[in-house]
Order: sequence, then structure tokens, then C-alpha cells
Amino acid sequence: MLEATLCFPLRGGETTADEPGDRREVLLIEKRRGLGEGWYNGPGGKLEDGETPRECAVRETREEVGLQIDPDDLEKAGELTFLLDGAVHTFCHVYRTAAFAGEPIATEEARPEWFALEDVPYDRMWEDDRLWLPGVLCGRTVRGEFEFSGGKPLDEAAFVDHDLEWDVAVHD
Ligand SMILES: Nc1nc2c([nH]c(=O)n2[C@H]2C[C@H](O)[C@@H](COP(=O)(O)OP(=O)(O)OP(=O)(O)O)O2)c(=O)[nH]1
Repeated sequence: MLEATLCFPLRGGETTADEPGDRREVLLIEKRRGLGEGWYNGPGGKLEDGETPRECAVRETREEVGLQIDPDDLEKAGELTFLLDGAVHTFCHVYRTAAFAGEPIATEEARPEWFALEDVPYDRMWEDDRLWLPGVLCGRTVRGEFEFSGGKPLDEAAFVDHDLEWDVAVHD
């Protein structure tokens, strides 16, 4: 089983009387290589040996888009289990943060892009993301299980089933 992370940096204001609606934006990356090339996701990737999930999320965000994050500023937002053909393929820790330093830059791995929360390009993301990411971006916590079958993730596998629990306690 792989252990991985995702990190969703957020910027911008909350609703005000003058400007109704949530005007916040989320930083996504268009992946330039690896799993999901050409698709959008949050910065993230696999844990390295000896690394905690929080350290991994900080490192991946720095490597992929150049933002600096203090690990204590990451808010754990979810735990997602991805099953492929009946076996656990990846366990993914999801974080969000409104605190970071620097401006996102494009790297060999990724092209960063800010999206208004209402314009997140779910049609160019993993099929399950539309089920859990909107809640995560609004400050909720989630535990989810997603089942794929019949091939390699993203390219060939079909999304067959899911189970979601909201507003759960998620640790670290
Ligand atoms: N949004 C989203 N992300 C997913 C899903 N399934 C899944 O593994 N991921 C994430 C977890 C990881 O952050 C990433 C896959 O990890 P990876 O390690 O293959 O990606 P990578 O090429 O960036 O990895 P790395 O070499 O930088 O560690 O995709 C999904 O259904 N939705």
C-alpha cells in the first residue's frame, strides 16, 4: 500500500455584506508528469522513508510549486482510501492551509493555477474529487473510501463505488 498526501493552499476573503459569496481561491496544479499527467490535482505525492504525512505535504508543495509552509499551519482535512481491484492501493492524507509564504512557480512537475472555489475544474480531475473536495474546501473533515476496478488508476480503471463520512475526527 502506498501512503500519500494532498495539500490545498487557499487564499482570499470570506463573504462580506458588500460582496456576497465565497471569494476564496484554491491553488491546484496541472501535472506535467507521473500519475495524472495533464490533469489537475492539489500538490502532493508519496511519503518518503522516515517522513511524516505533514512533512511530506510540506515537501511536495515546496518541490512542486515553490510555496513554503510551516507544518503546524497545515490543517488536516481528510483521510482517503483508494482501492484498486479489491485491494488498498493508496492511503491519502488531505490537508488545507491559508498560511504559506512565497508565490507559486511552475516546475518540471507542475504548473500552478488559482481557481475560484466555484470554478474548480472537476471535469479535469479524478472522478471521485467532486464528491469530497467541495466539502474539504469549505472547512469540513472527511473520511472516504473509493473503489476503482479494471486497470491502472486514472488511465483505465473505472470508479465503481464509494463511502463517505463527514465531520469526523482526523489526526495528524
Ligand atoms: N485528487 C486525487 N488525488 C489522488 C487520488 N488518488 C490518488 O492516489 N491521489 C493522489 C495521491 C498522491 O498525492 C498522488 C499520487 O501519488 P504519486 O506519488 O503517484 O504522484 P506523483 O507522481 O506526484 O508522486 P511523487 O513521485 O512526486 O511522490 O495522487 C484521487 O482519486 N484524487
